[in-house]
Amino acid sequence: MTGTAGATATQDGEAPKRSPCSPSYDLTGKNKVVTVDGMRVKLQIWDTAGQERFRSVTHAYYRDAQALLLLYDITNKASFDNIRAWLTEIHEYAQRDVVIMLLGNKADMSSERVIRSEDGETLAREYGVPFLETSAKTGMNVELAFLAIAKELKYRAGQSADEPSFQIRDYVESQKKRSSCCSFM
Ligand SMILES: Nc1nc2c(ncn2[C@@H]2O[C@H](COP(=O)(O)OP(=O)(O)OP(=O)(O)O)[C@@H](O)[C@H]2O)c(=O)[nH]1
Repeated sequence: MTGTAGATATQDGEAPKRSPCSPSYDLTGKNKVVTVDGMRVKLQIWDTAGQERFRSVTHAYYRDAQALLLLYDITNKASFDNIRAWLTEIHEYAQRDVVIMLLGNKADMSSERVIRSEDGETLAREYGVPFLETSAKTGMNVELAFLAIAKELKYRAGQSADEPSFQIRDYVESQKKRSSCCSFM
């Protein structure tokens, strides 16, 4: 999956928001339940699934997303170069306070890597968003990405003066596995 994936969160048990997507397009929706500090948060996840060229369709569904995962492929420079265009689009069409996360996927394919981890980190820093390298094949950092999003959305929903602040970038930095880590290679 490269491009964008969006998520909206509800506390488990609530009806998820209806997707604004036209049913005539093949946008696959999946639910994922993440337990955050004992509370089950249901994420309704939508992948653009190759429909990026239908700009009006992608606008229609990330407009209402509470979180957007921007994915590139570390073995594909064009996918990395596209990220700036996605960020421009998001600034124009997404919710002002949308949670954005940058993911460099296929971290397991180190021999074919063309985008250095530092390049992803630099881009993420420039836009002030958290960054992780992931592998959908090995699962590296995948759960962490969803957990961090769920934690941020839960924190925002229940924000109160006496609650310690949650910083998604700090959380991700403290929890992430590096692609060079022996346990995943
Ligand atoms: N080795 C490896 N292969 C992956 C990884 N993620 C996806 N793939 C493979 O890459 C190919 C493309 O994956 P997709 O999820 O269809 O990629 P996409 O860019 O979203 O393509 P569309 O859905 O058509 O937009 C598939 O063969 C996946 O199995 C990964 O982390 N590691």
